[in-house]
Amino acid sequence: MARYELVKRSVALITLTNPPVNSLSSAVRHGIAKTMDRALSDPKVTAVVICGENGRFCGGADIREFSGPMRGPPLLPLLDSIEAGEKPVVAAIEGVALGGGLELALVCHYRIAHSKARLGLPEVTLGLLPAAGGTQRLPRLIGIPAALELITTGRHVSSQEALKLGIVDQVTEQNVCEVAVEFALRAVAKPLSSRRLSALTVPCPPDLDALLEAVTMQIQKKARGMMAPLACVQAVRAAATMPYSQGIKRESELMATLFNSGQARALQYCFFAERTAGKWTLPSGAQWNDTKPREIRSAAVIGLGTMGRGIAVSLARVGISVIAVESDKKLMETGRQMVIGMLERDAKRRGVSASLNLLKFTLSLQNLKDVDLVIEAVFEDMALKKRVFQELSKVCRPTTLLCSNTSGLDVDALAGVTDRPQLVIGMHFFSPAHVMKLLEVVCGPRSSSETIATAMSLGKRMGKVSVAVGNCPGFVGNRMLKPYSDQATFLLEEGATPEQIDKVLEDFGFAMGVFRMSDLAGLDVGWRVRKESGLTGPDVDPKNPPRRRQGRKYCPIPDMVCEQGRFGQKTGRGWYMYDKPGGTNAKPDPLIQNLLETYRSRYGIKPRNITDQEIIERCLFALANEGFRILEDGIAARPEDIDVIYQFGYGFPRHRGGPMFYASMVGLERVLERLEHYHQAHPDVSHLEPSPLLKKLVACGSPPIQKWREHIKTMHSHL
Ligand SMILES: CCCCCCCCCCCCC[C@H](O)CC(=O)SCCNC(=O)CCNC(=O)[C@H](O)C(C)(C)COP(=O)(O)OP(=O)(O)OC[C@H]1O[C@@H](n2cnc3c(N)ncnc32)[C@H](O)[C@@H]1OP(=O)(O)O
Repeated sequence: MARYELVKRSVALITLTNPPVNSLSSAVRHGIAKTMDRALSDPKVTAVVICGENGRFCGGADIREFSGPMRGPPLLPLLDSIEAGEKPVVAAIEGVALGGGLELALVCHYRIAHSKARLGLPEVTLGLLPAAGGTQRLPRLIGIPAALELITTGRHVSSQEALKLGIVDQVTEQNVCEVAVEFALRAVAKPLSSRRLSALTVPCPPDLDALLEAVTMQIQKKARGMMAPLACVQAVRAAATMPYSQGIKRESELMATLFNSGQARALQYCFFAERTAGKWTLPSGAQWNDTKPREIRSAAVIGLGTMGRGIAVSLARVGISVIAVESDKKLMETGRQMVIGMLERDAKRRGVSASLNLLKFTLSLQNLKDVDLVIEAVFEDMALKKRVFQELSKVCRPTTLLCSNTSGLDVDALAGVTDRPQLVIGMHFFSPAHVMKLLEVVCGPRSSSETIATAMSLGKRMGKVSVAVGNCPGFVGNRMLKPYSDQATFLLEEGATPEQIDKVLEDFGFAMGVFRMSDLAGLDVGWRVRKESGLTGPDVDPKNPPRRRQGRKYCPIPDMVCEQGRFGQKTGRGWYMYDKPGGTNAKPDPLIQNLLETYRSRYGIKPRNITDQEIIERCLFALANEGFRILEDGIAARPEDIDVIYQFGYGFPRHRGGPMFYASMVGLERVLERLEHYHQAHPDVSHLEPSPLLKKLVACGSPPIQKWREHIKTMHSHL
């Protein structure tokens, strides 16, 4: 796991060999210990260069090892011994030096980086801190403020920025190992004491307390409820105020607290879940790694509303030429201005030039004859979408892929009106589409594996986290949203307020509670869907709306709010009140309080005190319960897919892992017991009835989440 060569007769070249990222597994640590001993004890060797195989220095500790017993040589003393050695050691950094990889580079006496390399201490994103001396050495090298920023955010820096900060000694465009070997030969006669970072004193800013306080406040605002960033601050404080020997002890203590925390487990689960999500498989056996995606050079976007504009920007900025279609001239001109403005701002932020030459705007579908792929983003209306797909089917060449940005309509029904159902697929973007990272790729029963592979690969190219899901109303994300928001509105009937429910969900870690989120999205959207599905409409008595519809319990409060013209932020009123239409500062509204009180008294509901625990359990267990049904129905292939969708599309706190991981952490038995309890109290709410899969998993002894798949019947798979 570490190869040893003698080069230029006196330089030991140690190559880490653990592809794909040369992580510091126990075998690699063993290899480093052995090869370093050999280099230090061989009198022919005057200097050492450490590099990584396959163009990657090192991606850090092997995260998979964190879930088992620690074996092999511990990293910290191994790294200390490299720094203490009497021969100069040079790190030749290519690709990445991340986490333990950068910590390894920091104990080398010199660091040479390739111009395309990236460096960083991303442990905080895994719920940890850099515990192989990183929190103590980096501040000694680049000062407290810069180190604090890098360690608490986990941000990667380019080699150019690393050079400016003083993390590396040289950046090269040439073969980094060869440059490092020459560098090492020149370093042989030079003293090493000033190159041992642990021996340096930290350049401590005079306003240390104020700086740490400011960073702590920032963290509490941005990373609410997260332990690791705060522990990072404490570790850096130790670097500033203690000698290395004590600082390193503090670093280990803080790491020990984080290491076994639920947050670290959740964040590490998220790391792998995100990577698992791209690995789709179909019942036919076709899968992500044996189906070649088509190359997409040109695309069309139909409809330049909020979604269409964001999609056009996402395509153009990765070099795909885009023809954007609108139905009338005025809308097209507005869309053109908006898209150009968005692309220009995006390019400015990224320091590149805007690819405006890739954009064309038209009023006619006839101009789409030659595009490789079309993304339809018209109004969420099945009849309209069908008309568009029929037209596309006539106009586009027979090989063009036809995609719909529907948020929940039947993709197979759209496929059915075309001449190429195998080339039809859903691409459900989230608003704003050029910002949000999630893409649900909705596979219809007739979507071909090549079509799925192409949509998934296009998503990746646009920088999205793409998850393949099956075709059912609402797909995964929006289907699960219903039981979650239904519970929130039932809780309003029973005595809660929007602000109480939102506070509990936000304290749990959600970016926004369910009511603030609905105000942002627009309450009229759901209202329209409810009207279209016949749940509400002119036949309903507005004074005395029934609380059962279509055979189920129904809460008419959201409709009553909409009937007052309160559509959320855009109208300045919704579940909350805002300073003005479009305002974002939500304040509790006495009129909503009044509406709730009147409603309760009209139906003889005696409001009761609702605890935070009940809010969490009713909303989140109902959410996870629908997730179990989705797994059972084969709409999502794995719990990881659901969790990735909820983190990236619905603001579920990453340090809780996602609804399915959260359920596994609470304990499936407990989730089942609480759902049974709530279902008994509300027998007319089917979403609270525990799903058969949940019951089955509990009956099987609640296996770990990675094993759930073995218990899911695959015969229902829609993927
Ligand atoms: C009482 C108890 C006390 C206990 C105390 C315990 C103390 C333990 C001592 C620890 C010492 C601390 C050491 C250190 O500070 C900790 C760390 O280093 S944590 C790791 C930090 N590193 C990272 O976070 C980097 C993670 N990786 C990436 O960001 C990316 O993978 C990449 C390197 C930028 C490459 O990106 P891509 O090219 O896109 O490739 P992929 O992301 O798809 O990855 C490919 C493949 O590799 C797997 N992988 C990547 N990194 C790691 C890793 N560090 N460990 C294991 N596996 C890794 C990844 O999962 C992919 O595989 P796949 O999932 O597809 O099978």
